Amino acid sequence: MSLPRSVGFFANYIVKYFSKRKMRRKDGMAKGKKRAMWRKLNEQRRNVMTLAGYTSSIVFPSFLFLLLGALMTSIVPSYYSKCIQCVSTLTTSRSQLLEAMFGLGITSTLAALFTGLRGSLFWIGGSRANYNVRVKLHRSLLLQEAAFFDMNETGYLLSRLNSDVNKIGQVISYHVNVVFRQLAQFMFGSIYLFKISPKLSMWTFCGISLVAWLSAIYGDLSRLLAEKVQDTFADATAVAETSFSMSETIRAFDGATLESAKFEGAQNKALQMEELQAWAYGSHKFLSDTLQTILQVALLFACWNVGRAGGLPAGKLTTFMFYTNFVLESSNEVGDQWAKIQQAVGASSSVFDLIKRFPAIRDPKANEGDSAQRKLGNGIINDSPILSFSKVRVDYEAMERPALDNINVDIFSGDRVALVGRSGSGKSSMLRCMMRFYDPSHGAIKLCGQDLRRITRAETAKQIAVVAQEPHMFPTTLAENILYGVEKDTRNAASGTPEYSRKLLDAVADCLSLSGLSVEPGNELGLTLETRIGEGGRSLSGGQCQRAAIARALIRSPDVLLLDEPTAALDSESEKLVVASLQKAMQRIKCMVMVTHRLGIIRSLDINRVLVLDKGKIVEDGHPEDLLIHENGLYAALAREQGITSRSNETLARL
Ligand SMILES: Nc1ncnc2c1ncn2[C@@H]1O[C@H](COP(=O)(O)OP(=O)(O)OP(=O)(O)O)[C@@H](O)[C@H]1O
Repeated sequence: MSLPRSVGFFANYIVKYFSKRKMRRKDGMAKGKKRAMWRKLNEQRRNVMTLAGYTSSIVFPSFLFLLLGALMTSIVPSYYSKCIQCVSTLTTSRSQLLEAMFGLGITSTLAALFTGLRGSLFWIGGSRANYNVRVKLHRSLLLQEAAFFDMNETGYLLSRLNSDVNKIGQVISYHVNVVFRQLAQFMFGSIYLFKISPKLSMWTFCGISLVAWLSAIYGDLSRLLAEKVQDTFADATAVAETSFSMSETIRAFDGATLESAKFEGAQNKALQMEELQAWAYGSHKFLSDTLQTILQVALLFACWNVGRAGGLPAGKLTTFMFYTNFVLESSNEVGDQWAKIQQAVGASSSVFDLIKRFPAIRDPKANEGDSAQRKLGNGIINDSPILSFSKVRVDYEAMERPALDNINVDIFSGDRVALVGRSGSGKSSMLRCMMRFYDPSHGAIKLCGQDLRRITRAETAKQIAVVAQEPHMFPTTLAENILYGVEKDTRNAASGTPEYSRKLLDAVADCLSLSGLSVEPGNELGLTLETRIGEGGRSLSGGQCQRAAIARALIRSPDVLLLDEPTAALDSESEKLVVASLQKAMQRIKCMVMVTHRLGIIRSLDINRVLVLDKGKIVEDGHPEDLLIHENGLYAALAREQGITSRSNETLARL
């Protein structure tokens, strides 16, 4: 955008801002809004104290040195003017001059000492607040339910975690520090002014209120603009994050130009808002500086008048002018920093909201959880189901019809279940509900007789393990990946890396060998437990990654193994290897539930039960060979589409 257009855009924005402000006043909303603003500020103060851990141990010394520093700084001009008077009037004695210079030296040195201490303490306070807020926000985000991540893009959340949190620390270490310092200086300076001449001081404060009014308007405008800037930045970061995470697809479809244009569009919105901020700052600076100059000139004139009338001696008038400048500078700085605090309030409110957000899916309260765990720990009674769905209905916010509707099913020890159905029938939703990524809107899902909502996430993760279609691996060693979430033996204090016992490492090697990934010396792939498998497990092939994921599931000795299309992304050779490792794995677990489109795997894995889903309902439930006989059934139809027929038909065909 050219500069004249940028100015035009700003002028247009200002006209709109003032007309909205006028309307708000007419509607009598301004007062309510102001009250709301103070409430918000107060709430932010509480948030900073509690969530950012800005505690009295750091607040008290910071403000003590701030007050002492401001007091000393406000005494300096009186000694300074005394020195000037001594130097300019030749009648003063040497001792009077030395006394004034000594006073100036002492107050200036103390002011510098307290200012330094204040600066360091506010800086430390700001850094600690950043640290606390960032850690709490990260933890709170990780605890949110799956649906939260459906609605909030990763880039948006990263922007909150980085740039918004930075603003909070900056406010404490700099803006709050400056505002309070200047306020204190303003108060001490005002006392001096009133002491010298109450009448002239009244005139001075009339002028200052005008400057303060201007600053208040600028503060309000800044806050509105800052909220918009933060939102536009969060959107731009979300676009960038998506473009990085989809980089391969973008390259494959030659979408770099398109993605770059999207990012530029999002950045452009942010830039427009920033330019508005810049023009608003410039206009405010011009108006308030001009007003101050007019005020100073008017005061000089008033002082001249008072002096001519013999009201005040020349020395006092000089000191009065020094303090007028001092007070004016402080009030100006308060206005500037107040606007910045308002900006930060806008930016930080969403951060605190996110920290305080209660996840819709969370662990039960301690007493409920305990009882659930006790019962789970008792083990499974033979004829009771391990997993049971009763009248389960699942609704997604973005969907009009339920994804799962009135699901009633019990899964027992020894069951090897395949969930099949056409695309969108609800198979993955059933699996996700078993892991409690989503809660049913009606009905209940029980694990060993306990409602999943009454079992902690830690307990569920011990009982249920999952192997995803494309398992994600962390950029760490193979052993760390397999033992992820399993209790670590110790952590090396210096490097922070986990140190495992021989027993645990042997168990890992055993699970890996069972899943067909040997780490024995001289193995074909040259794998060891210490091999770093790179970001997303990139140094392993799809099949090897899948086998590592099976080992990761097995190390927990779960009761239930959930598989989400475990061979969908594999070639036939890798599929055979994964099927072989799953066969072995299933000997170690009580029951297995697998989502699959490929019906061939049902025979290779000796699946003994198939649940067929259609539009969120279970329409068939039985042994796969029995279902194949019902030629009009959905399962038989799906099997026919894949060239699979019932065993009896195959025998007949051979005869
Ligand atoms: N997070 C979500 N938000 C909104 N709707 C969703 C979400 N996940 C799934 N759905 C919708 O719920 C329905 C069931 O989806 P689900 O993924 O469970 O089906 P599926 O049988 O596993 O499909 P596929 O075989 O294609 O993976 C679909 O209509 C889908 O669009």
